[in-house]
Amino acid sequence: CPSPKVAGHGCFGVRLMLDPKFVGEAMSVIAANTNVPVSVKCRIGVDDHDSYNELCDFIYKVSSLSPTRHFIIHSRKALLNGISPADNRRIPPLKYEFYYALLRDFPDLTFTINGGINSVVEANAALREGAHGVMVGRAAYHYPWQTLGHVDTAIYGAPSSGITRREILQRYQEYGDSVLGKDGNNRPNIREVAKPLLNLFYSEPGNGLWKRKADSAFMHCKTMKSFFEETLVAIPDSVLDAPIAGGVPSGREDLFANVHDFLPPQYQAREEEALYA
Ligand SMILES: Cc1cc2nc3c(=O)[nH]c(=O)nc-3n(C[C@H](O)[C@H](O)[C@H](O)COP(=O)(O)O)c2cc1C
Repeated sequence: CPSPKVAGHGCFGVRLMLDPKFVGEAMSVIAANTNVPVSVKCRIGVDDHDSYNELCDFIYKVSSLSPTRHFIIHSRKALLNGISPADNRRIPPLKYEFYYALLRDFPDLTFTINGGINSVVEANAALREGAHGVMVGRAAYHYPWQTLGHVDTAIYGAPSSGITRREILQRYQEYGDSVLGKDGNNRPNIREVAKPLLNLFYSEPGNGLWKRKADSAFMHCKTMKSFFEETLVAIPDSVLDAPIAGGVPSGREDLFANVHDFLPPQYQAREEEALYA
């Protein structure tokens, strides 16, 4: 995270990439205190520490010092010069060739690609070039129905489930009501539990009214059931009961075209780095 609130404090967020030894040691402690596999999400560099070799040194040290075997690579560097977090997700250019070079140079590790991948078409394009996995951030959040609705069929080859948003919300209601207030002090609250749903009707009739109703329902609703009773009247039945549209949405099929022609030179761990092995 490049946010000044986080990285600005000097020892959190993306600034940690400048101290791979510390990250390796921290990951070691984290891994020793959990039963699940641990992973690191990082950028490809920070400010002018943006060479492919420096990225490799980071991966090499962290994976040598800790059991971390999985890295999620947001394939642009971060700028710590005070630009907003949103600009930091837009301005530094994406360098997918660094990601694909990591697959070549660290064959024993797992890498998930992230950054600027906006549809299942583009996720499949990344997988075709050899990506181990794909993380989609903003597209999934801003257009969940359009982006995620096609994942099972287009990525995993499952038959279309024909599920509707009404059915999804019924299941979400059960889940939401089972977690509300569980952490104590009324947390998570309705707003926190319902937030991931707010873009579910993006570009559909009733979307604006549903969001306004949601804003006012956050003030007093105590259950997801009452939240939905109060807000879903904004959405026509034809929208609530429509299954995901058949065709896969468009995307840039050629997003990773020729990426393998532009890979940086192979990584050679320097002697100093080799000490970590
Ligand atoms: C509102 C928002 C909050 C985010 N918070 C985090 C976070 O806490 N940790 C993290 O690693 N990335 C965070 N990200 C970054 C995303 O995980 C992702 O790396 C980034 O958006 C690029 O992927 P995309 O182009 O698919 O969105 C956040 C992104 C957004 C838009």
